[in-house]
Parts: sequence; structure tokens; C-alpha cells
Amino acid sequence: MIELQGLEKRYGDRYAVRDLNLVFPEGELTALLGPSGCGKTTTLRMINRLIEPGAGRVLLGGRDTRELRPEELRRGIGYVIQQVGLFPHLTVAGNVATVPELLGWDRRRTARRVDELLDLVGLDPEQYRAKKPAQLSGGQAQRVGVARALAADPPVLLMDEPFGALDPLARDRLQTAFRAIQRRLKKTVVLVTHDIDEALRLGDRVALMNAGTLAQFGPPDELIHRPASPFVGQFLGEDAALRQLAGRTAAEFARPGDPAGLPAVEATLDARRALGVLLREGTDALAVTRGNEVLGVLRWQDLRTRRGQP
Ligand SMILES: Nc1ncnc2c1ncn2[C@@H]1O[C@H](COP(=O)(O)OP(=O)(O)OP(=O)(O)O)[C@@H](O)[C@H]1O
Repeated sequence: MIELQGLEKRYGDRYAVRDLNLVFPEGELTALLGPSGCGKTTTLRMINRLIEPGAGRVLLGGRDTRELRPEELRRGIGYVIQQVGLFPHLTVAGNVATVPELLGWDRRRTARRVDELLDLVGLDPEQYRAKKPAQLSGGQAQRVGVARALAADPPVLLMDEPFGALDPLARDRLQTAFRAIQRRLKKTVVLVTHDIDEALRLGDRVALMNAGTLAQFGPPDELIHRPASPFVGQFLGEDAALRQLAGRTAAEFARPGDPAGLPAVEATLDARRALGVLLREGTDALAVTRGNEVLGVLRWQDLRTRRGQP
């Protein structure tokens, strides 16, 4: 669990972050969302002390981060950034092994861990471990970045726009892969994004920031259905995908597919509500029913791309 207490950072007489109080629950992914310049990155970097807070404190598992030694902090927190920051002269394996080597693991243990992690992020170790970063696509490089951050099995993962630089297809794939990884590993993840879609899709909870302060904190469907202020409603409402779902029904998005095991929603349910159900259930698809009849399967992907038939 990460707890921010009265966290603050000022540049000159301007607040980048102001009196921020927030608890990131253990084992959950919290998306830190908000418009450009609202203080997301500053907040994230105060957690791993790349930026020293001007006031307030950060508790990690109940301990003030100021009391932790830098090595402890580095071991306990994985960090993934947008432009990956892989070391160009090292191989993929060398990059993933950075922290284990810092921690003095022996070679066999490190090599085993590297292969295990490459597998986890969907890269065949045989094929990729000896490659250099320049030989990878953006998506592959980002996978290596995720593997590297997970190398020492830190309980906490901080991610700053990790999928931001990828093309939409690669981003979608990596988001899906990461969601599966997160379900398995149950890390405490803080993910900075300005992409509403990404926050709603990946976040167990969303912390929406505005001008250095917290505008709302809650599960995605709560922000959608019970915005705490006009700012929240407006910020989420600006998302074209969400706006276009208004007034449409689940039935319009039902396509052929296997409904077995999927949570069911009624055909007449408002599409935004259906999105809420998807997010709450943490699934990619729902069975759309009318009475006892199954009309088809509604997929997350279709809601996003508004592919439903009007
Ligand atoms: N080193 C710095 N010196 C002065 N001002 C800064 C510095 N770093 C950040 N700021 C200011 O603090 C505010 C918050 O910046 P921050 O990078 O945390 O925002 P953000 O929400 O992550 O934005 P973005 O999504 O554009 O990256 C901004 O107004 C920014 O201009």
C-alpha cells in the first residue's frame, strides 16, 4: 500500500502538486489521470523520490520513504517510463538483469529470472535475450522495459505513460498483455496516463487530478456515473468514445460469439452502463440477453471503436 499524506511540490510560487492525500490500495492498479500539467508525473516521482516532496510524506507499506535507504527503495519499486530508457549498449538480457546484478544475484539465478520474465511479457527468450534494443520494435522494447521493472519482484510498480509512444495496435496488445500480467502478479501499480480510455480500461481505480489536486478517486464506473464535480464530468465527457455511447443500447453492440461464462446484461441496457459493467467485472466481453435469448457478445473493443450498429 502506498499512502500520500499532504504531499506538496512547488516550483517558484506555483504549486505542481498541492495537499494531495491518497491511498493506493495494495495489489490494485490505480490510474493517475488528468490533463497535461496537472501534476501526475510530479506525484509519481515523489513516490520513488526522484523528486523530493516540498511538504507532506509518502508511506510505503506503512514506512516513511525518507527512512528507507535508496537500495531498499529501488528494490521495492519498479519504474517504467514512456521512452523505455533501455541501455542501448546492453542486450535485452543485460537490460532485464540490471537490478538483479545491482543486488548481487548469482549468474544462474539472474539468467533464470531473465528468461522467466521475457516469457511473462510475451517475448521468446531464445529469440530475444541476445538482441540489442535497436533491433526491437517499440512494443517489444516496452515489453523489455516492463520485464526489467519486474526483475527484482518489487511489490510496487510505477508507470509513467508506459504505452504512450506506441501505435494504437501495439498499445492495445500491450495493454491486454499487461492486464493479464497484473491479474497474475497483483502488484500495487500506479499508472500515469492522460488517456481516459486507458485509465478506464486498466485501472481498478482512477485518481483524477486537476491543477495539482485530486478531483476524484474511485472505481472507473463511479467516475463515469457519479462525477464528483463538473470538472470530472466534463473531463470524462470530452472523450469521444464515451460521448458516443450515450443513448445507445447494449443490443446495438451484440455480435456473434461464445457467451459461455460471460457476465450477462439486458439488451436494453444503456451502452455506457454496459461499459460500467465491463469495467466492474474486469472482463473484455459481456453476453447480451433478451429474456432467455442470447443476442450475442458485446466486446470492449467495439465499445471503444463505436463499431455497434445504430
Ligand atoms: N522542474 C520543473 N520546474 C518548474 N516547473 C515544473 C517542473 N516540473 C514540472 N513543473 C510544472 O509543474 C506542473 C506539473 O507538472 P507534471 O509534469 O507533474 O504534470 P503532468 O500532469 O505529468 O503533465 P503531462 O501529462 O503533460 O506530463 C506543470 O505546470 C509543470 O509545468
